[in-house]
Amino acid sequence: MAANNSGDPIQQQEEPGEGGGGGGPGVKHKAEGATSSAAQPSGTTMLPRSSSRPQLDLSGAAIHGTLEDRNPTILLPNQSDDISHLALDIGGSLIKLVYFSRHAEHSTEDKRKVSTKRRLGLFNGGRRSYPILGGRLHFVKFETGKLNECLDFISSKQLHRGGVDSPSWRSGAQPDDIVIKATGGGAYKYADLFKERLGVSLEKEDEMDCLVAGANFLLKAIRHEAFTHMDGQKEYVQIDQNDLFPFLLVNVGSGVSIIKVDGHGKFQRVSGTNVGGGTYWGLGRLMTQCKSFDELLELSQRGDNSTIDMLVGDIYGGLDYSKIGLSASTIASSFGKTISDNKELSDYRPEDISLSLLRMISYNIGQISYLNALRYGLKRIFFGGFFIRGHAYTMDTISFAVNFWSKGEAQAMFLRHEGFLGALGAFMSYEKHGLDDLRIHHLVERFPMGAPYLVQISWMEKFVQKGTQITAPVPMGAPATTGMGGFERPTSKGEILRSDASAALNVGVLHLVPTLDVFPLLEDPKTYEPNTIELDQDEFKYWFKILSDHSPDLVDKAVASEGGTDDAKRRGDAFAHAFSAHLARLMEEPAAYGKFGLANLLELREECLREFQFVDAYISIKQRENEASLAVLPDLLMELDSMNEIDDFDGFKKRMLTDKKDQPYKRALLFVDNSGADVVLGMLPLARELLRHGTEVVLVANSLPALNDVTANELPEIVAEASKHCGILRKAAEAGGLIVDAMAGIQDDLKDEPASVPLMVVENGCGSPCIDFRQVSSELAAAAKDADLLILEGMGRSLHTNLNARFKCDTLKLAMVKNQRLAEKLFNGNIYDCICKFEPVS
Ligand SMILES: Nc1ncnc2c1ncn2[C@@H]1O[C@H](COP(=O)(O)OP(=O)(O)O)[C@@H](O)[C@H]1O
Ligand SMILES: CC(C)(COP(=O)(O)O)[C@@H](O)C(=O)NCCC(=O)O
Ligand SMILES: [Mn+2]
Repeated sequence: MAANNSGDPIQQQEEPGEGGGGGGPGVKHKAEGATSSAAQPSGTTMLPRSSSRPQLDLSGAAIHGTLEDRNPTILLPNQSDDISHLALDIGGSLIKLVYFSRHAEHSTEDKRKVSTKRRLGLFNGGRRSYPILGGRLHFVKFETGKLNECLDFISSKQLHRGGVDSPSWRSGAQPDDIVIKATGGGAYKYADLFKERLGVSLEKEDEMDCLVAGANFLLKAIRHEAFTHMDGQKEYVQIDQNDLFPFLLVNVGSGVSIIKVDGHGKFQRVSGTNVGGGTYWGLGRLMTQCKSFDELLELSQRGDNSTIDMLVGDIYGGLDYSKIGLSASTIASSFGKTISDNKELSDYRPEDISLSLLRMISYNIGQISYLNALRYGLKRIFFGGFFIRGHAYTMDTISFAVNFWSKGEAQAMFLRHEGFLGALGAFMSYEKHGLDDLRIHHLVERFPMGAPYLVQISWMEKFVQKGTQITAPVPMGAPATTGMGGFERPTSKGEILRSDASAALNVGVLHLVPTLDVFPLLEDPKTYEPNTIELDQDEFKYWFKILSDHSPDLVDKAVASEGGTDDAKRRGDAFAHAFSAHLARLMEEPAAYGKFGLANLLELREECLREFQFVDAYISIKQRENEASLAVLPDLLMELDSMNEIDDFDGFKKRMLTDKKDQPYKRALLFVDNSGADVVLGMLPLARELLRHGTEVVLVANSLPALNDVTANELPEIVAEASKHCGILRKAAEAGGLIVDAMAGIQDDLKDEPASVPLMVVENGCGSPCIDFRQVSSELAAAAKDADLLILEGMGRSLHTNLNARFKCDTLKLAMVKNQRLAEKLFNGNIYDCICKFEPVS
């Protein structure tokens, strides 16, 4: 009875089958009567609290657990789910905003969940048990010169009052006492303006403190935050937390701060330079008449600096100065050539000026950074600040300088949230939001598009426009520059500078999902990699085509799932734009969003659907297939019962039926896949066999819909229906608390049968066709503790991801390979071959 995938809507060769990546569901908390009062009732434990607003409602707060616990759970029973925090970094050039929003959904704890949680020892009486709030961290920036736009944005989203849904907003509270954390010089300079325009006070946080806190947080909590960039190649670096300090942090904003970081809150600003981002942008603007920073940067990409810079060869008559290791093409003196020419500024190409400037400043920063690293014996230098702007050539130039001067001893690294260090640090300084308790597995990064426009009525129209802009990026050739020997030319080729609108795509929204856990049965979480095949450019091209080709069909389904209304059609269009913009972005640079595998790509598609409010595109297809399959289930069960044994899975069969026939598995986790025949005629009969052998069965299903995958919410009803045809399933489902209400009214003709082992359902924490075992629901993590058999079924969970994953217990991986290329690549096989991998632990 191998995995039956016939219910999958994606059956042809040129289709993705299942895929996706670990992802988190919305955090589900009960919305409890929120009050805006923050009074501490006597007798409750006092918590440190910020005087700043928006605040968490701490009334009734209590430490949950023993006082000896290092990180005791904090219950905030009266906290509304909608709270937001906002923090600002108002720099010389840009204002950076970081704000937090709660997930909108308020889920109820259904009977299935309550009974499963009780069984798994997770039940807590319906009270929130997480020390941190689930929600999202958003990153936005504005030009400091356009402060008004920033104030309008804050005001339109009511961020200073804790979001439009916050209690203070609803109760019409005056914002007089609202305090927002802010860092950067503008926290001082613009304090009055904020008071005047928004009625809020800015609570100043030290800029260096914030930069360090932000960098430390990112390096601790985000999986692919840091990367190297050499010769056009970006490589993500996984930082070992035990081997992070000391490092040099170089923040290249308007000016440059150079900080030696020794630990959390332990640092010293060792140097700085006034030649920084403001210098490049300021001088560049004066000399080229550019209207924006991006325009200036884009010019540099077509520049040739040898018309402006004086090279060693210019001085030495075309010769190298080899005695001191300088080749003829090394820049001897930036802008030096302009002294001897009898030319005016207008005689030089703006492109060449921009490139000369960029190289001059980047090399200078690289060199000063290196000298400071040398001074303190530091090997790692992290560069932040918006001067970097994710620009390959800038990073290559800085890396080259560090590498050249240190003779390879020191390494330049860059941060994906480069310009947001200070703002994040200011955000961290709210005393109790629990952010510092976050671990890597609590954070899921998503790349929504259109989110900034959600507040606007016409956001969709704007989005469609923007989407088109983003998909038509400005191509860039490699600059023909000079500088062999001393400074060899950095080689970022084919680089594209995206408009600022799409630059926002480089940093996603961070979803904080405190219910996520590492799957406890992973053999080695440190080396675990969910993706089976790396998505290099070639592989990406293939999947790009498949996903693009499938997109119209998916849009049709999604629109139909929402009744085909005009609104659904508009959202369908917007989804198609957004998704193709993401694909186009990834096509240029597969590593644009961090290390990205097929699982992430497929999950991105699901996320994109959700972004445009398509809750479950396959809902009616799933229902139809479930019904059709349930109708033939009795015949199948009869046929199976007339057979001697389940058909052969070789090793598995041997384990089940021969070697340890008398020692059944204690608990099996069955990771189910598609609705319809797959789950009804495949996995349920398999579950039934296991139950018959005395094995507890936990069906593990998606938390959120993805393609036609069955969800944990849908399963109890399917199981209840199937149970009508089968006593084993019924007894087990009753024992597992799965059918209480659903079965009411059906006469009990099985009273005399022996008590059954339970059949349960848990959600996996994902909304994707794949699974990343580093981030699963706490419910699944709890169920895993007593499990001694895992069954991963379907392409997404056992092929695209986890084919090579090793677990601490016996594992069976089942899938039909519904893709010719994959079948050839992985097994030298053919489309529709089935795989059955049994991996017993020795
Ligand atoms: N859209 C932009 N507008 C202005 N400057 C930008 C932009 N994008 C990148 N930059 C560069 O980033 C620098 C500002 O970096 P940032 O880290 O925000 O510093 P600051 O805190 O001083 O504003 C600018 O001086 C400029 O070199
Ligand atoms: C004064 C600053 C800390 C302000 O930060 P910024 O707005 O540039 O991010 C920074 O510009 C700086 O460190 N300038 C360099 C001054 C020096 O050490 O020479
Ligand atoms: Mn700054």
